[in-house]
Amino acid sequence: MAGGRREREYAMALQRRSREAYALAGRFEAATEAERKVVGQLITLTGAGWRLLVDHAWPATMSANVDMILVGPGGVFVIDVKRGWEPPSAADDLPPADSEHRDLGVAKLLDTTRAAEREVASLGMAPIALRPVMVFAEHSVDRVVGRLRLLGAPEILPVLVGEPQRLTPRMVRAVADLLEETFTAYDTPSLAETPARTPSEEPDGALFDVEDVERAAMRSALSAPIEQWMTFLHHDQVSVVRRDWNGPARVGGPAGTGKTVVGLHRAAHLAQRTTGRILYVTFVKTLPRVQERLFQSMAPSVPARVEFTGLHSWAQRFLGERDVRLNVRPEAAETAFSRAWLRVGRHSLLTELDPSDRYWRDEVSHVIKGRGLTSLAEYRVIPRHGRRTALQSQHREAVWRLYEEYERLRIAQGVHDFNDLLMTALREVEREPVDPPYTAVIVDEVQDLTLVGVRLLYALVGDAPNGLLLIGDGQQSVYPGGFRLADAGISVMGRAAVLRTNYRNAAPILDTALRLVSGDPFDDLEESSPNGHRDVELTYHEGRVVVAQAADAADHDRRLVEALSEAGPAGSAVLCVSNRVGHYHRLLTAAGFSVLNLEDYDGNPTDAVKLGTYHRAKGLEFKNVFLPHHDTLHMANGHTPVDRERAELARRLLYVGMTRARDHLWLGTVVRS
Ligand SMILES: Nc1ncnc2c1ncn2[C@@H]1O[C@H](COP(=O)(O)OP(=O)(O)OP(=O)(O)O)[C@@H](O)[C@H]1O
Repeated sequence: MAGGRREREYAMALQRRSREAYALAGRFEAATEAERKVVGQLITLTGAGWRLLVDHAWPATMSANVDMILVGPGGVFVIDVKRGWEPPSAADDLPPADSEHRDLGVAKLLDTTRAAEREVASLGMAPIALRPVMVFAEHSVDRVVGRLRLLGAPEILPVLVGEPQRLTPRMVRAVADLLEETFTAYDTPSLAETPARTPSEEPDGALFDVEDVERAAMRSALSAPIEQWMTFLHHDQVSVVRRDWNGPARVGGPAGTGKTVVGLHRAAHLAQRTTGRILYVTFVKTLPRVQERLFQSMAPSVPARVEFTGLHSWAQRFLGERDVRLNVRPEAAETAFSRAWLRVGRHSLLTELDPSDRYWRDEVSHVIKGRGLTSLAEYRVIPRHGRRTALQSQHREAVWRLYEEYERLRIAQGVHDFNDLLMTALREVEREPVDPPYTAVIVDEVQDLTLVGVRLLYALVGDAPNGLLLIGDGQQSVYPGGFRLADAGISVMGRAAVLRTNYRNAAPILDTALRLVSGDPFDDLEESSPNGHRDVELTYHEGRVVVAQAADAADHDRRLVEALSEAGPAGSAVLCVSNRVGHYHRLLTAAGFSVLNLEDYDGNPTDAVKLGTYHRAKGLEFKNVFLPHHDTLHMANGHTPVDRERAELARRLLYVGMTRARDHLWLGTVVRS
């Protein structure tokens, strides 16, 4: 692939300055020719916006310092140059403490990288933006081993130039200034702004291949954009990403406060420091695709050891590998429940509390099966967090009969539900641990998992240091039947962090959303919060909430189409309840929009309007969010505890929908005269 004109000019400009750089490299007298060419290449970059720090003592091999630190558009590179060393073979794993490689100075290189990381963390820079690099001056090599990048002399410049651009020139200056202040034992060789006349001393052959550099510049230009959060974080976020935890930990915080961002950085951080597998798991089926795509743009050079998956898909795959076959058929299981309700529920005393089978289906699914209860005795005494109805003993007995009938019918039909899937996976992990084991499990949107789901993930890593990280927000919980982490035997004492700066929503949007739930208590895995008030700091950006009051349903839909046309489909999502998705699909298609179901969305920019349910939109965000008939969800509290619980759940769902909007939230309603 040839480069574009700009990339060719860039490579040529570097080439023009390379002889001058080579001459400047000569001041490090003791360097061999090969080393001098390496440092010559790096000095060349200083003519193109990079900054270089070189250890005063370099190239003395006994120096306590790492040879160089380079700062440029691609990030910070801590570099050790090796002379007379063969690069370790591909079969070698090069763990930092490996005595065989101790002489290579791996530990020194990693220590210096960590020291630099500590410094730049004060600017909010994330560890992913710093890379330790070992350059083998007389060889050709390009390998990633753990956190290290091993490069040969011919590879160094193309690799550095080919990195996606993370830092603007201003950021390069700020980061380099800070590092120069800290690393005082370093020189800062740099080409002058204007080229000097051609130096007399010339290298024997070119320092680098111009076409390679041109191709690399093209690669950099074509790489997915590195958004600011992929490099710079809030101090609270960096500290969570870098922290060493000696057991399970948890990160909470209201919507849009960068919890997922922290999770992704944490995954990259751990992937670079360990050799084991890392599981990044969430309840929502579609989210892993979006998260994986973000992760790949953010951390393109991190080894592919982070597995993004939905919890149920993971369990299904895991059981498949163990030859445990389940017949998971949610619809058939639903039918079994409906039949059970007709037989033992419909005329029971449960209907005094709530006549609809839905409430009791949730009780069976989330409280009894979701918590893995196996006896009425257990069910009689457990606190039902988040459920507002107080059940007397006779009610619990009636629910238990319903559960048993459901199980009988389900088993007779030979089908399983999702709870069976997770419970079977848990038993299987307990019977024989996963091999090879996971080093870390990061759980996003943990508030939507059942207790059995959390126990399953906990069973994968137990209390291992930096093993389990639970990320979530109880206020966004859209399923009933909460639990406490203690119920899973998990303690996060002293290992919990809360994020408070909202980066996503414009102020009017967040205000509207928070007002909706501010009176509602919610459960947050460790305790109940007495009301929905949260401390949230806003990052200022413009935005608006539009409430469209229509005369009737037809008028409502016409306004929706108008508003969507005005906002443009590309950044827009329409969210609704599940039985309205078909209607809006037809409406939008008839209005000439192309429509992408959220089931098929992977986070890539698209010209289509995204359409899906509130549940499917969890964890996602869009520039414009349209919530047609939003108030059909928002039910009044009613008189019974069941009504109140239902209304709270509905408000939380609407809160989730509203907080998906960055700049523009459209709320459709029909005003009856
Ligand atoms: N340090 C940061 N700088 C700039 N933008 C940030 C930063 N942290 C997060 N963001 C942005 O804020 C938005 C919300 O982040 P994220 O999705 O991680 O929040 P969340 O807390 O997981 O949200 P939710 O709970 O609502 O799903 C994203 O657009 C993200 O890119």
